[in-house]
Amino acid sequence: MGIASEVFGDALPLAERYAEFLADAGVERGLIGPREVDRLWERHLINCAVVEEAIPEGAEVVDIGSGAGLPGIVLAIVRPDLSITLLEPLLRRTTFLNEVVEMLELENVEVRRGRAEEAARELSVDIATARAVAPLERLAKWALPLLRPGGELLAMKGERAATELEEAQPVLKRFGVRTTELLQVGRGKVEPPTTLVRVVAEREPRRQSGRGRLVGKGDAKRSRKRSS
Ligand SMILES: C[S@@+](CC[C@H](N)C(=O)[O-])C[C@H]1O[C@@H](n2cnc3c(N)ncnc32)[C@H](O)[C@@H]1O
Repeated sequence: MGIASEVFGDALPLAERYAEFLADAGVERGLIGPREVDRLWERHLINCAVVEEAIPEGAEVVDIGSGAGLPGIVLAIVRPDLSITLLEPLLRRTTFLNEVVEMLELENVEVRRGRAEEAARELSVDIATARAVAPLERLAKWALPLLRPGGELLAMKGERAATELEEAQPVLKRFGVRTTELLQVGRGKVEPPTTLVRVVAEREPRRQSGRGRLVGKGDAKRSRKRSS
């Protein structure tokens, strides 16, 4: 438990209660496999907590496809300065998430039931996180519209990170993305370190012609005017 107390610090008791709830209700309700219980800390809690290394102070974060709260709940525990929205379409899972938020009295978390591809009108955040939700190509399509200009998608990916980044190039190009990076967080805390694909949303969406053109707010107003 040495690394866990190093990673969670004063928040370790909260992380322990969350781990117990995952091992108990999480397994019972099929949100986490029974075989995961023995490796909850290393493979889930610590692996997710170290993502905080890549998140700036006070950021607004959406965790896409949060499931049982990974990495969103863990980030909320380890970084009370963050405001975190857990975005999850399945009622069974949002119910679980709401119970966790209440049990741990997390004041920096909002649970929202919905699909990422339908959330762009309601959400505009600094950071989008996701673990085990969709290939980067699809994830980028969902996440980029949820980000403020200059915001970042931090996708937790394993060995296929570089391949997924390569495969996502056409989509990233369509969104005018110029900055991407593979980074490792949690060195010396978790083995192997957690691999993140970082995708930065452009400050000014570049206008594109033809199919898939990005429409800025001004464009939407103009086209509404034209049709009235
Ligand atoms: C394999 S689980 C991973 C859950 C959690 N992130 C983790 O690592 O344990 C994938 C999650 O993505 C959610 N999901 C699927 N499609 C989604 C979408 N379009 N928008 C947001 N979440 C979605 C699912 O309901 C599910 O909870």
